Amino acid sequence: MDPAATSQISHLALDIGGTLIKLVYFSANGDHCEDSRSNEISVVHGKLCFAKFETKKIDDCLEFIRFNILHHSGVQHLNGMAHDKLSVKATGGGAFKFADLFKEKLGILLDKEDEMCSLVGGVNFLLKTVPREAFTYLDGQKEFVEIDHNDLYPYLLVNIGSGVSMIKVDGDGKYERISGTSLGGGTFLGLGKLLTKCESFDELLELSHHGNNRVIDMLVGDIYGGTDYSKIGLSSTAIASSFGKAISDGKELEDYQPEDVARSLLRMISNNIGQIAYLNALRFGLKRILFGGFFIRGLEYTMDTISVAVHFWSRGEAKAMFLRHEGFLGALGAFTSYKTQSHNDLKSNQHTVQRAILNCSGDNFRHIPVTSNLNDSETIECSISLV
Ligand SMILES: Nc1ncnc2c1ncn2[C@@H]1O[C@H](COP(=O)(O)OP(=O)(O)OP(=O)(O)O)[C@@H](O)[C@H]1O
Ligand SMILES: CC(C)(CO)[C@@H](O)C(=O)NCCC(=O)O
Repeated sequence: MDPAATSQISHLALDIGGTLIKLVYFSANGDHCEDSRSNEISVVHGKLCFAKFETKKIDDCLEFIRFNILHHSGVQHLNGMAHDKLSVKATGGGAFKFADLFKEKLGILLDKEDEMCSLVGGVNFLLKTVPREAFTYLDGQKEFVEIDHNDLYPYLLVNIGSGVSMIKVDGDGKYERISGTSLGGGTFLGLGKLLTKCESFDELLELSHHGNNRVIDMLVGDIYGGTDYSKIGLSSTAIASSFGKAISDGKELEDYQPEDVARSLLRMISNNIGQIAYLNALRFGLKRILFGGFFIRGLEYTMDTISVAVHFWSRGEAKAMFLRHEGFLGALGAFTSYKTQSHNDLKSNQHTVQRAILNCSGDNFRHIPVTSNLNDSETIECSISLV
């Protein structure tokens, strides 16, 4: 990004997770018009931009923010102790853990938003405002789902980050975290690094592309002499025991191809999450399960495995859905929370006009449709209104 263009940037929001830091900010494209219906509101056109960093490399993130002068895109606090400090919306555990670091290094306060609330806010924002955001993926077929705004709830949100949170969503701001599992994206990457010696998530994914899980997983057919166990609905190719062949193969870890190990691992984690998600959907009679979090990364094999698990266990009753901006749900939720502050709490910063209020969705604000840029899943074209 050209730092010279940063005068157009506003509303930085952060989601600082156990593995990744996600950033969302609004970048105005220079068009600025007065709203014909009110001379107090002007509408700024631009796009939402996204960036991510590894949490362990938080210094790179701080440098990115400093270099692009994003930290000046928050809002100024004029109340009491926070006098004259800029604050930026932040969610995730790191909003607590790194608050002092942001204050010390960038001179900004992190205005903390609850992590679950932000995830839900992010999904609702995407579903309500960005066309062709949600899709199903089964048997290699991707199908966009247009969700009727009047028929959005309830749904189960399964956020697969380092760990996994499962949240029943009943409305705007109406939700309950009903379950979770520590076997998530962090488990896949952590075990993957130990078992394959890979250096990164991308490398682990690349390995998994070329692997065959049947080399290590014990299949029903391995136990049943090549036949299905049809009486209980298990085909011979179903996995009876993930990594089960390693028990009796007489092999050491080095004797397995890292590709096959990576594939088994990806399958095991995705299957398990799909199954737990289904069981929780069943508990509450939820038919729609939305999967988010950076673990998914739009990867076909992951989505297919999750979809098959949900389809298999629910006998086709429940549907797994995915989101194009799956990794930025929390950050988007924190971003949209700028709008819920009262006008008086927000003061101008040097880059935007006075008292910015986001106008992407929400009951108290006029709705301006967002047109997503379909050629580039990273940015979302949108408008915000400044009052
Ligand atoms: N470039 C990457 N580097 C590291 N992990 C990645 C990367 N891309 C995808 N992942 C996967 O995404 C997971 C992190 O997802 P996400 O950012 O949604 O969670 P988080 O916010 O860091 O975790 P938590 O919410 O549990 O604190 C990692 O554990 C890993 O499985
Ligand atoms: C602890 C959080 C919420 C942090 O994002 C996440 O990593 C998680 O949901 N872990 C799973 C914890 C559990 O429910 O077992």
